[in-house]
Amino acid sequence: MVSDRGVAKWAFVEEAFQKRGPSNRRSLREFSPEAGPYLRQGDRPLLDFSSNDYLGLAQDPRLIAAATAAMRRYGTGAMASRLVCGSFPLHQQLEEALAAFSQREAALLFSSGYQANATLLPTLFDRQSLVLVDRLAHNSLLFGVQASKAQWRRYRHNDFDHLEQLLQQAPAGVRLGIVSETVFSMDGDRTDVDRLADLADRYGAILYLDDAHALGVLGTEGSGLALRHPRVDVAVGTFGKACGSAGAFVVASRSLCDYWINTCPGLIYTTAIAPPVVAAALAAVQLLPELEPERQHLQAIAAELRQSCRDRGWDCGPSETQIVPLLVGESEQALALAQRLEAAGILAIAIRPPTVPEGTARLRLVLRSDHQPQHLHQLVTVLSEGWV
Ligand SMILES: Cc1ncc(COP(=O)(O)O)c(C=O)c1O
Repeated sequence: MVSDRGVAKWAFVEEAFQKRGPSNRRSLREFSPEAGPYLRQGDRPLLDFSSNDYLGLAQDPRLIAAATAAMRRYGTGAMASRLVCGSFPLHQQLEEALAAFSQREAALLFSSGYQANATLLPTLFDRQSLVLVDRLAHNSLLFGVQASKAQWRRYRHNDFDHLEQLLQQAPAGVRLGIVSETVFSMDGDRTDVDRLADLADRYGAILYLDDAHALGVLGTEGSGLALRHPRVDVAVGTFGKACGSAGAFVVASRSLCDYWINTCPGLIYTTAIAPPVVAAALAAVQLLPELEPERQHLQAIAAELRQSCRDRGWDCGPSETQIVPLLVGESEQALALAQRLEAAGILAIAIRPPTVPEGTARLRLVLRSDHQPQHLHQLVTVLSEGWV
């Protein structure tokens, strides 16, 4: 409907769809978890190569028991912001466990990784800052940097020479930041945290790293690549991936955490995480050190998948972790391949622009510690038949 002012109120919605084109239009589908590495869609079990449940903890009886006990004790909701009356002993206990696990002075919980990045970064940078962000950093990091109103530039992915050039060009007196993921969510490669820390030290930059896809999977006791790194100023972890729960946290100095309790809107103006979710996350963090065999299996099976793909001439990009992209090119091709896999009982979701750069649509194959060689065989066999 067009108003008297000649404005079609909702035209922008249709325009957005048109701009995106049919092959990049998204819709929601429903899945439910099954035993083992399977998800159910309707009445069909699908072999899961798409969730981020790297260690299979989302269905773990120990997490379920912890969540159930917390729900009995504290109820289903935290009822208020942490700063009002929503801070329970359980939240405190998880923060203490996270600080100890990360060998840091302090930790703070957030409702999600997106919320943490989107609201922490604007407390660190302002108009007088210059923030350098890896070209492939997660949308939440970019969102936070943009919300800070800082000047920002993207450095070429993992290109530390380019990053240094940009640091050298920074005007005198600005506050500098370096922002990256440690394991890149869509490519499965890692950054070199030592190199970033060297540059941050040399140029006096704040180093902010998102360890979402490394936590639980890489590093000593599954502590990721940034959380325990003594020269990373601010490290974020999430519970929605290897920790089988939901929510996120930041680790840093005590004084920074105190600063955020007073300044970070994503902590102040939001209801605290629900007790069952906190308890599941706590159980996961307590379990992580003993999951070394699962981590080793995960890396071994990921290496096996990469090898099988590369032997067949398929492009897995720079993957070196449990995330193995299969680069296909155009969205239509990626969708067609995902559909073919699904028809054969395998779930491998196509990831398309704008989530990934144009021309790099892919299947993001995600390994889990309960995948066995026969699952890889099944995947590779169907891919061999379906991909010319
Ligand atoms: C690197 C990275 N950071 C943050 C997030 C967001 O975390 P959450 O799902 O807890 O909002 C994601 C994806 O979910 C991610 O891949």
